[in-house]
Amino acid sequence: MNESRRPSKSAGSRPGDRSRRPKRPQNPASVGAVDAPRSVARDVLRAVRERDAYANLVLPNLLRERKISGRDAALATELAYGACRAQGLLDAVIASAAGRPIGEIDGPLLDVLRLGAYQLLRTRIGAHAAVATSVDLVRIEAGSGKAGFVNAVLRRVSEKTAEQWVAELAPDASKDPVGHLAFEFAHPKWIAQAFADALGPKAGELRDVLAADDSRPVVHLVARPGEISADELALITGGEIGKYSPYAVYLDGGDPGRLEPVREQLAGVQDEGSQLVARAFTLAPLDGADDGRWLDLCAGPGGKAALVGALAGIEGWRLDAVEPAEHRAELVRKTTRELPVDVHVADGRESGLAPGYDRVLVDAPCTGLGALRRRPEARWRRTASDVADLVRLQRELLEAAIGLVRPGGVVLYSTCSPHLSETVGVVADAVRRFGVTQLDTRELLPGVPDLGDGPSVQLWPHRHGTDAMFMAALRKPM
Ligand SMILES: C[S@@+](CC[C@H](N)C(=O)[O-])C[C@H]1O[C@@H](n2cnc3c(N)ncnc32)[C@H](O)[C@@H]1O
Repeated sequence: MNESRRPSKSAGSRPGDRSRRPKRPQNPASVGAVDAPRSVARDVLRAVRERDAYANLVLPNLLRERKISGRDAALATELAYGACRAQGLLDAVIASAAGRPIGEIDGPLLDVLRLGAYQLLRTRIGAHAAVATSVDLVRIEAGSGKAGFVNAVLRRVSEKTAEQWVAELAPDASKDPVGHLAFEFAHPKWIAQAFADALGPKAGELRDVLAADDSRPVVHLVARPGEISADELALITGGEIGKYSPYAVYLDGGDPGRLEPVREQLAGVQDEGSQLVARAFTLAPLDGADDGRWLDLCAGPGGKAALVGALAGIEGWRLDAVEPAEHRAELVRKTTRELPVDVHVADGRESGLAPGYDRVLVDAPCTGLGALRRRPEARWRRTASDVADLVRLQRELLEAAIGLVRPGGVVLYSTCSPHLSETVGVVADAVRRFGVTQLDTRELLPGVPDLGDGPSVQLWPHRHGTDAMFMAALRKPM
């Protein structure tokens, strides 16, 4: 197909749409300057594909290096993260349009095809701009032949709307409703099934969860207690006060790392669900007095340790924080600088710490299925076979925590995954094996609606606007 032919369809324009700019020169050296946002997005997709990079670590560095800000940075972010999130759906459409399996398409071309298909199917960027800019990216790097292939495939993609592609390629909704929704909202089916299982009788909400999980998340800030209030933080940042955590502020966009309260560690970036976990940990009723011996057994990178440490500091107490990975322990040290937190580099299963803690937090390593909104590429990396090993580790960590807490003390077990094996399965095992009592965890989240039948709590993005955090408070018998 002749690469100079352009699709005529135009789906309107939006900020960042380059379709009305003069035709760019074809000098390779100038591409960064001409279409910087798309080349950044392409480079993020490439880093994710080639070296298993995390998109949310690569992108900010590229934006800084290439001095891209404002609307261009917003466009690069939307394209890079969006194409990562939607990868499964985009690949099915690209394979159909190309008439060959994805595995037979060169990696660098696939990156650009994903970027182009994302613009065509999931943004209001005009088809002409989406295709032309993709073709340019390939022509400059790989020559006209390959650019012609990309042009042909994207033109075919542009011939149907996203809804039409879903109708054509998704599993039949009447025979496989979960598979259909998973395809439509670009989730692997096993993850959609895990959400449906966790919703249980409310599985009818699956469409809403997947839709919420598939959209751009609001940035949540935490106002560090004793340093700044949520009111003050909202005033300084122009954000909105959070609904449920007394420390939460919502931001609509921008780079929170540039905000002064964040740079000065008066505030941090933390999902409101995680804030609620940290708060529930401090609120759980003990049998007997609280002497302020608190432990965070899985602390890295330190988000909850910072909030708990700030609350402990107000009472004059200290927090021990355990993390086995040295580089993550270093992050905990940085995040909790100037707070009464002692960091220990150790495996939580054999920490060597003396038992007798009043409270132990086990914010366990998990599949992270509840935080996929904030980790764009994660849903396509995780596999169902990851679950069993993680569950084993979670059980062992919970067992160690129960060994470290004093009789009458509380262990708060949490995951950023709603997968039943990682949540109620691990808790039921501990109740059976160690005789701990489950407290009604809903009471530790005052003012938060829709918490189900208890005693554990499962938060959801579509209900609470938070990550799908799970938590269960367990008291050790006296
Ligand atoms: C879900 S993250 C914790 C997040 C953290 N609480 C926060 O709010 O920032 C789980 C952490 O557990 C750590 N981890 C993995 N294996 C561990 C083990 N055997 N003992 C203790 N921590 C472990 C991981 O390195 C990771 O930093």
